[in-house]
Amino acid sequence: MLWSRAPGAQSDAADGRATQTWLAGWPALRAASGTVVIRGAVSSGIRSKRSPPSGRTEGKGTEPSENAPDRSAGGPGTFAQDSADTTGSCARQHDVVEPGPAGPSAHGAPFAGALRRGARTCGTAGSARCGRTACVTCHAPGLAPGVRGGRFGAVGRPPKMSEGASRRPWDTFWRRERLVLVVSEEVRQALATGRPVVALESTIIAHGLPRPRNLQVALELEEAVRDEGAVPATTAVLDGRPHVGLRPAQLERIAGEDGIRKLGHRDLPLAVAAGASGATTVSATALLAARAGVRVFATGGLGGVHREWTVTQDESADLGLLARTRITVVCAGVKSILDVPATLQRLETLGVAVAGYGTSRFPGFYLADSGHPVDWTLRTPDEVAAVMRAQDMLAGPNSALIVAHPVPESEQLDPVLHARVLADALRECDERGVTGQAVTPFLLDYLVRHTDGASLAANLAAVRGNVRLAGRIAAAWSRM
Ligand SMILES: O=c1[nH]cc([C@@H]2O[C@H](COP(=O)(O)O)[C@@H](O)[C@H]2O)c(=O)[nH]1
Ligand SMILES: [Mn+2]
Repeated sequence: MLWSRAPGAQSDAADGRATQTWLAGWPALRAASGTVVIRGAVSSGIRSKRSPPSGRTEGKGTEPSENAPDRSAGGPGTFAQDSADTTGSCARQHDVVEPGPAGPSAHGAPFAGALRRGARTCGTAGSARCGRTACVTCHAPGLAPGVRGGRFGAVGRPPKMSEGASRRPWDTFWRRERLVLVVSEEVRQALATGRPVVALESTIIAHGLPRPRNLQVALELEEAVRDEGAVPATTAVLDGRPHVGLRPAQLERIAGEDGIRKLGHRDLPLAVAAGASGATTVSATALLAARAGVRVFATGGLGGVHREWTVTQDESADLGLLARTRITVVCAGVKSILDVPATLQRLETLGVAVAGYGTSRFPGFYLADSGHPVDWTLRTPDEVAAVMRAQDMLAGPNSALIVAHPVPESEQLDPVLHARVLADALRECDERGVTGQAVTPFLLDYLVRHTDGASLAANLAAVRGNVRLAGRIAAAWSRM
């Protein structure tokens, strides 16, 4: 069984170095046909349970620019080597990998190059005030500035895989540099020029809203971000390739295709290796967005601690990921189907900053007020941006900032109806034995069906408001 990766291979053929952008750090071969064959993963038989057979050639031949490394912007997977004007720009010194001859090198490596340490000034525009820039080369989460490249221990060809311990430096090199992320042209341009970008998740589209309304909503949310002068970056995995920024046809796939999985961050490597397609939850979106250099993210309601946690231990992976990802999430609190006070407690334990936006009450997703207070209130996008800057300046753990933005009271779900239908939904969920990833979509769907769509209206009102606010926060951040 071979897995073909035709879209990537197309651009690989056009530019030997383009392969760097998204081939993961595993042994890869490029067949003469231009098809990328993944070894190792193939023999291990990783397959997606629900996704259609891989090899689908979505956007075939139309994406070379998305796959090509952005050498001018310090984009993902870049070995940026242009001599950018560094005035008012990031002055960090990067290692440079000089590309070898185009085409695959020995040992299946798609590229052989030589490392020159500190040979290039970053030069990303607007990055002079480091710590709040879109420069992923300098500021990829999890990488201390300047660390990039510091672990390289070898120059020259990658050693043979059989060379055991001596291959480690190149191993590290591969893992670090072969990012699998596909950042859309529009998003990359925006990041490179310091324009505001808002990440949007796709689980709400694929699994949180009924069809065909979901596609309409996906497009509408992107439009709302644009109305605020920001660029939307909807995130999803298509045929094993994580995307930050989707074209309309790709959004359509997420909204309408059968077999689109729900991917938390732990599922990403599995989906990538299996060539699967899936919608990203808050945790997976936050991870990918941050990797791409996107700092602001909007969703409906976060996942959290489920009721009956003592029995099921069901706590969304959103919380743990937000504890170690530097991103600002605008949300209407956590979904009210959850144990809200337990979730707030968990966020405190994990050290995730939470602030109400224009309110001292923690919002309740469908409801403007969950019945629980928040310790901090922010009132303007500039105030939010100031907190983001303070986070960076303090240089504590790479945790998120949750901006809890309530649905307007006039658009919330009737609290009495909410309480009644939610109780029924939880009972039904229990009786049917729904567990794991299926719980949240089940409950959301139950509420839509048993409130005559009123929960959907409240959900949409909340998401819309969040997306708009996120656009304004991203704009304030880009002015910082
Ligand atoms: O308005 C919504 N917000 C958020 C979600 C999704 O629900 C996920 C949580 O799922 P779980 O509880 O299985 O972690 C969130 O990460 C998010 O993707 C949704 O469907 N609808
Ligand atoms: Mn769960």
